Amino acid sequence: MPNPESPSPGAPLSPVPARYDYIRDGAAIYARSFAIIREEAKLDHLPEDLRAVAVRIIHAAGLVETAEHLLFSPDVGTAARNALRAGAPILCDAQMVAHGVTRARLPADNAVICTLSDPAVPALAQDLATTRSAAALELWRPHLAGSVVAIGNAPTALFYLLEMIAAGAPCPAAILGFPVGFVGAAESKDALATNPWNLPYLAVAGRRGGSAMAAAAVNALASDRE
Ligand SMILES: C/C1=C2N=C(/C=C3N=C(/C(C)=C4\N[C@@](C)([C@@H]5N=C1[C@](C)(CCC(=O)O)[C@H]5CC(=O)O)[C@@](C)(CC(=O)O)[C@@H]4CCC(=O)O)[C@@](C)(CC(=O)O)[C@@H]\3CCC(=O)O)C(C)(C)[C@@H]/2CCC(=O)O
Repeated sequence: MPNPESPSPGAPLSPVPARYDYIRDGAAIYARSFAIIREEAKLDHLPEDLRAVAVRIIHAAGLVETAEHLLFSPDVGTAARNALRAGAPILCDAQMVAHGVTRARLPADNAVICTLSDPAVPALAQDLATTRSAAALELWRPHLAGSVVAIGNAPTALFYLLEMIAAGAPCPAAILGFPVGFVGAAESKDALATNPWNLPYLAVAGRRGGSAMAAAAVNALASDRE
């Protein structure tokens, strides 16, 4: 029996305002967001040159507590900024990371490279008995020396990068490690943070991560303007 007080199907439950009250100016939204993050996030334990990077990573995920879970080598800010200014390519594990990099922020019109969709990758993955994300790194070899690596999705890509370096591949200038999820993400970032080659790194510990965080880290390191 229909409730006589219920609105008829399709009728709005409450009147819809003609105009909602929200900020419409993009720059004002960013400024307000960053002000809220600086008010709420604990940043004091971070080196001065990573605080703006942390703010942008937090902004990408909406998680202020991320600041407390950042893993980093003290030299990563300088290493990544210097490499980017010198024109280093940015090597991304996923197209989502590559697409998130704001080209206008890049100091040297840096190449942004993601090899995941290369037609050679599925066969490589089969030969190497691994994921496409990991196998795609085989195509990074000519670009690896002095690059900035941004991993935002695949734990297997971060593990494979460390295995390539252990086997003698050239070292990147800095590794931004933000693989996400429940299988291998925490472990791959622990491996990065304890790498025996003193590779400069920035990562977020545990299951947290994602392409947006990785792209945000690149964007922050590429340009100091908010
Ligand atoms: C196991 C995988 C995981 N993927 C996750 C999260 C997301 N992945 C998205 C998309 C669209 C893609 N993921 C692939 C990279 C794909 N994902 C995997 C793999 C099976 C293995 C990676 C690994 O474990 O290291 C991987 C395929 C592979 O063989 O490498 C993707 C290539 C799959 C595809 O579309 O073919 C694709 C990447 C596309 C790109 O280039 O950008 C999601 C958007 C899925 C969704 O929600 O629909 C999401 C994005 C997360 C992000 O921020 O990047 C996990 C959670 C990382 C998961 C691994 C761990 C787990 O706990 O399951």
